[in-house]
Amino acid sequence: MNMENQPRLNIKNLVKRYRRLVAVDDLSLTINAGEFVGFIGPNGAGKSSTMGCITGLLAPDGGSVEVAGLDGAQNPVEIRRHIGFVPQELELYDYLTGEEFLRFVGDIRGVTGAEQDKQVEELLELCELVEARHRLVKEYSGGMARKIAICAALIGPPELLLLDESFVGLDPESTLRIRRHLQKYCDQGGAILLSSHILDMLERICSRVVILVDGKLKQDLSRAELDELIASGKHPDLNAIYLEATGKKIS
Ligand SMILES: Nc1ncnc2c1ncn2[C@@H]1O[C@H](COP(=O)(O)OP(=O)(O)OP(=O)(O)O)[C@@H](O)[C@H]1O
Repeated sequence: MNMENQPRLNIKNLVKRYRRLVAVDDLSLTINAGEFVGFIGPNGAGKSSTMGCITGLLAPDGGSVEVAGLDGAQNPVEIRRHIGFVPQELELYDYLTGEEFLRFVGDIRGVTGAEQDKQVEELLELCELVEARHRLVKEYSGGMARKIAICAALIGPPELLLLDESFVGLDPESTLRIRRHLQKYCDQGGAILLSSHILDMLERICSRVVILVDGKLKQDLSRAELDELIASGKHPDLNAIYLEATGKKIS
């Protein structure tokens, strides 16, 4: 089958355990090109563990992960070239400048020469890091570090973007600019799994919302289903849908 027709992400019956704790419990999820999926759930629901298993940074205890048709167990190194990942806890190359870091990731993804120059320029502008390009990443503020990590994830661009709480600490203007860029990336055939607790933002930007509770898929709502639920008046917004799905209450 042509790789273009493959789902960007295909997880089947994924299980991740930490000793006796089951963090991801028989999770199956498919994401196709063009989808911008909000991944929500309470603290400890298993979102980061799922992303860790997709990237291969964590070893699954069961099930399978495919990215753009590549099986994670059979292609543990190759699969990472197809994923842009911004983890919750950033791990950057502190001894590189912002620009060197982007070029390093470009080289790994096979984006070289004039194309690399063009992408690096565009991404530095997107994140307003042009002036800081020659500063060491370790000297960046928290928000700047997150923005350079987002730039690095976008180089290629890869077939799948995994963003784990990637808007935390970003100023409102950067948030808006990066949001628009991500929507364009999806419109042009990219696919995103974005974990976030900023539900009003997800309600606005996502084409689908997946709710995870105790490692299990609790709800999987398309944009149309989400709009219909909200329009019905039973649930005023995604917050209300989330509270019902997770059984949480705000007194
Ligand atoms: N390295 C680890 N060792 C032991 N338990 C872990 C480890 N990492 C995560 N866990 C546990 O696995 C469960 C899922 O954690 P995970 O970080 O995947 O949740 P999350 O949905 O990303 O949470 P949050 O919204 O707080 O980021 C939690 O109970 C957590 O304590």
